[in-house]
Order: sequence, then C-alpha cells, then structure tokens
Amino acid sequence: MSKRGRFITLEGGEGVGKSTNMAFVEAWLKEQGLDVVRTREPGGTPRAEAIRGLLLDPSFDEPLHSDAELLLMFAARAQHLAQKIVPALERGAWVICDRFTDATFAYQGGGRGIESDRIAQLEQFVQKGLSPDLTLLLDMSPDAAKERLEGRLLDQQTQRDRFEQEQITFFEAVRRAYLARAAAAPQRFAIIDAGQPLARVQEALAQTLAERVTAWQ
Ligand SMILES: Nc1ncnc2c1ncn2[C@@H]1O[C@H](COP(=O)(O)OP(=O)(O)OP(=O)(O)O)[C@@H](O)[C@H]1O
Ligand SMILES: Cc1cn([C@H]2C[C@H](O)[C@@H](COP(=O)(O)O)O2)c(=O)[nH]c1=O
Repeated sequence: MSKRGRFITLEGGEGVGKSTNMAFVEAWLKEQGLDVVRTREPGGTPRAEAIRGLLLDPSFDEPLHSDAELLLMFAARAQHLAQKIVPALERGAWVICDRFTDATFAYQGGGRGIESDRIAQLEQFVQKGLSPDLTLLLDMSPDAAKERLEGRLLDQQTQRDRFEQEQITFFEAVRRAYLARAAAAPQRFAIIDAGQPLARVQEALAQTLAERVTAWQ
C-alpha cells in the first residue's frame, strides 16, 4: 500500500475517557479541514463488529481461551484493515481509531500473559508493516478510572462486558504493559495524564495534535 493519509490511535485502560476524547480529536482534525474517518477496535465494520460481540459478551456459559481471544482480535483487525482502514488511508483520509494493536499487547499480553513474540508474529502477518503514525495513550490509575466507569454504568444502566468484569490486578497489568510499549516507542506515543480535569486533558491532546500535524505538513 502507498499510504497517503495518517493513522492515529487512542489507547488506555477502561474508563480513562477514550470515547469522550475520540469525539474531541475528531472535531479538532475536522477543524483543520481534514477528511477524517473515525472507527474502533475490535469492530469498525459489520463483520468485525460481530466478532466484537463474541469477544465482549459475558453471557456464554463457557470461558474464552486466551489464544482464541487473541486470534479473534486479529481476525477482527484483518477485516477492519482490509475493508475500512487501508482504503481510507489510500484515499488520503486521516483515520482515528479507538484502540488498535497496542491494546492487544496490553490486554492479551500484559493482562492475559501471552508472550509478546507470539503477538508480534500475528501483528506482522495481519498488518504487513502498517502501524499507527501517532498513538495517544490516556494514562491514569485503574482505581480512579474504575470510579468513573461505575458512574457511567449507573447512569446508562448498562451491564459490564467480559473485560470490564476483570479484577483490578488485570487492569494494573494492562497499564504497565501500555507504559512499557510507550517507553519502547517514544516517537510514536504521546502519554496524556487522563486523571486531570477534562479541559486539561483536551488542552494536552490539542497541543500534541498541533505539534504533530505541523511536523507532518
Ligand atoms: N477527564 C475527565 N474527568 C472526569 N470525568 C471524565 C473525564 N474524562 C471522561 N470522564 C467521564 O468518565 C466516564 C468514562 O469516560 P469514557 O466513556 O469516555 O471512557 P472510555 O475510556 O471510553 O471507557 P470504555 O473504554 O471503558 O468504554 C464518562 O462518564 C465520562 O464523562
Ligand atoms: C482492540 C482490543 C481491545 N481489547 C479489549 C479492551 C476493551 O475492554 C474491549 C473493547 O471495549 P471498549 O470499551 O470499546 O474499549 O476490548 C483487547 O482486549 N484487545 C484488543 O486488541
């Protein structure tokens, strides 16, 4: 693929404000006159969303093996890349994605304990060298994020999904894995302190975007 658009991902644990800030990032980029495609993982296309349903549904009376979970994440990603992300980048759009492969290293790697090498093999097989240009990592303590999430679950009266039902130690391992990924690729990652008031988080996001967009043009 001769990539022409830019690929930006938002990452972080549960309840750190990804959905809230995806809308902010989308609006900010559109204000610059850019063609923006907003999407998410797992999901983003009808078939990939069906795989998402399998991954998040807590109601099966059968555990999901961690290898099956990993493969389903990459199956959804292969579909999403082929049907949506790659065509959008090829036409010059800017793709912003709520989670991507860093989430796999954090959740299936850090959280479930799958070796990074095995994840990296699937990454190469499915992505063939494509990776985000910029990853905005919303970082905060899982304890504080859990409080926010509980507020939202109460407001919307929604059931916890299969990942949201995990223990705090799982989310602490996820956070450590994200921070290790960011430390290993500091040029791609921007770590945003998501524990701040929303206005401060969004100031930090706007500053990072302004710096990167200027550098890319
Ligand atoms: N900086 C902030 N300060 C206080 N509350 C916030 C902040 N950012 C988001 N929130 C609130 O926290 C809750 C969770 O935010 P949001 O749904 O955006 O998180 P999320 O990371 O997308 O969660 P998940 O990935 O688990 O769906 C929402 O009620 C949102 O209004
Ligand atoms: C891409 C990806 C996601 N996950 C997990 C992380 C979240 O718990 C859910 C998605 O739900 P969200 O509220 O839309 O963020 O899926 C994962 O474990 N591995 C992945 O690669």
